Amino acid sequence: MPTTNQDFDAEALYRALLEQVRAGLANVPDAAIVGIHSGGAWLAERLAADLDLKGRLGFIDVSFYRDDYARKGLHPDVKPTHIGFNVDGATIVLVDDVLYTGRTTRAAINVLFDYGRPACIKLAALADRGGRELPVAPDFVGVTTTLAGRQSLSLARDASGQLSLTIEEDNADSEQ
Ligand SMILES: O=P(O)(O)OC[C@H]1O[C@H](OP(=O)(O)OP(=O)(O)O)[C@H](O)[C@@H]1O
Ligand SMILES: O=c1cc[nH]c(=O)[nH]1
Repeated sequence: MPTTNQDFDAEALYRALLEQVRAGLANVPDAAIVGIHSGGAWLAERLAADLDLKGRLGFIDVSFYRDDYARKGLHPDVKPTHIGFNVDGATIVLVDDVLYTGRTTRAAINVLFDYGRPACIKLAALADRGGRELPVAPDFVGVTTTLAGRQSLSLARDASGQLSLTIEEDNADSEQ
């Protein structure tokens, strides 16, 4: 799948996101970071390290909570959900790489409420590409952009932990 030359500087977006989250959590008691597998988990790991919240870090796989679960079945690569802190009363920054329809966010919030009653959930996304189908909005965002329906944003992480965010073109309809 080819990428365009309009790709983003994911490391710069991460730094912008980090400073927003840092400011948003200033003087907040019981703060915690939870990432949505896979890209959101990579970002959450880095945020927790940079914000000294490694003991308050969790991960969510939304596979069982997706609204298309019954139709599509289970993704073969289900990862563990792990929330090792007390969710009751916590201010949780929920982290995803790309925000699109908002359906993944909805599913992740459902997961969190299975673990307790947070004081507050805030949403952080590296990229918001618009196209919302649910009333969901980020509190912290690296970049807001508009993509065509045939395009998608893809976050990758190399062996050194370096992030890259690329625009991919779905050429399925033109390849005939
Ligand atoms: O707002 P939404 O429309 O729900 O889209 C956002 C989600 O889509 C991607 O995950 P995807 O389901 O493609 O799985 P992946 O993380 O394995 O790429 C992305 O990582 C977000 O979690
Ligand atoms: O472009 C998109 C849309 C949803 N999820 C992604 O990871 N990329």
